Amino acid sequence: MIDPVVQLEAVSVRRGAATLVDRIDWVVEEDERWVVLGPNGAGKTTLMQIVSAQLHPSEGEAHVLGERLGATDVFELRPRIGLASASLAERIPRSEAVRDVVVSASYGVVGRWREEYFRPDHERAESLLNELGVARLADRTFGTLSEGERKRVQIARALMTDPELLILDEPAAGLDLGGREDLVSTLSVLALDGVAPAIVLVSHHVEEIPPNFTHVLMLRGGKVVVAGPLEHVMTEANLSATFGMPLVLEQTAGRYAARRRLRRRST
Ligand SMILES: Nc1ncnc2c1ncn2[C@@H]1O[C@H](COP(=O)(O)OP(=O)(O)OP(=O)(O)O)[C@@H](O)[C@H]1O
Repeated sequence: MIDPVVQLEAVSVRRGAATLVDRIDWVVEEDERWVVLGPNGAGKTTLMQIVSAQLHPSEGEAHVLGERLGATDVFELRPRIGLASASLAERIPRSEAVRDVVVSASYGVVGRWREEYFRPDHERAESLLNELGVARLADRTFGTLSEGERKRVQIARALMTDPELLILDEPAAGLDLGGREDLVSTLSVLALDGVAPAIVLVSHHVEEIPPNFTHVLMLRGGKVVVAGPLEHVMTEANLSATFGMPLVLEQTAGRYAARRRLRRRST
């Protein structure tokens, strides 16, 4: 039997008196594409730090790609995980050429550290930039790109090592409507790709859920509100409980939209 990609059992993260992540159970299988939804401060980024092997749980057991955190060499595990997040993006030097931002992932570094990379690495970087629709930017510096272009380059970088798990922490943050829609359709195509890794996408907005994603984990106050297949658990009641207000949820052509439920005025 194949190990799940992620298997968390009663995982908690505590900092002093604060509980950031509270007894989370979660299983992600190889062919699944998950969205992690929740309001600000719900614990989404903390949870992603665990599943990207950047952070050990304070309590509970976390297995990622069959390895138990705390009992494995994270430096061997991390290259098997593709991560795109705001904190990683901040560490990319603005003067770095786009092709090097992508290619340096295969060496597990941010920022160029060799004069020469190998040709197959460059070929892979170019083909990923092409797949993400930004091949024309390969010779530009990262600092000159728009926010949407940077997001695409980061996803190409996250895919560079051919990871077994791809984690995208708020990839649509800061994008305009066109940029968001472009990204949603790119991720929707990636979700259907039979050789793509398991994907976990963090978001605050149901509008950002790409068609063809399969599962959702809803978080609030560090706890799981609900987790399961989108078609079963993506309900008004679950979403309202997650965001702490009555919401109306609509679904059209594989896309979701949500807004506050207005109270009827009594006459
Ligand atoms: N070192 C710390 N000590 C105490 N609380 C912390 C610490 N680090 C983070 N927190 C708190 O933990 C909670 C979860 O943070 P986290 O960044 O995981 O949430 P998030 O769901 O990603 O939020 P956002 O959507 O705003 O990015 C927040 O309330 C945050 O203030």
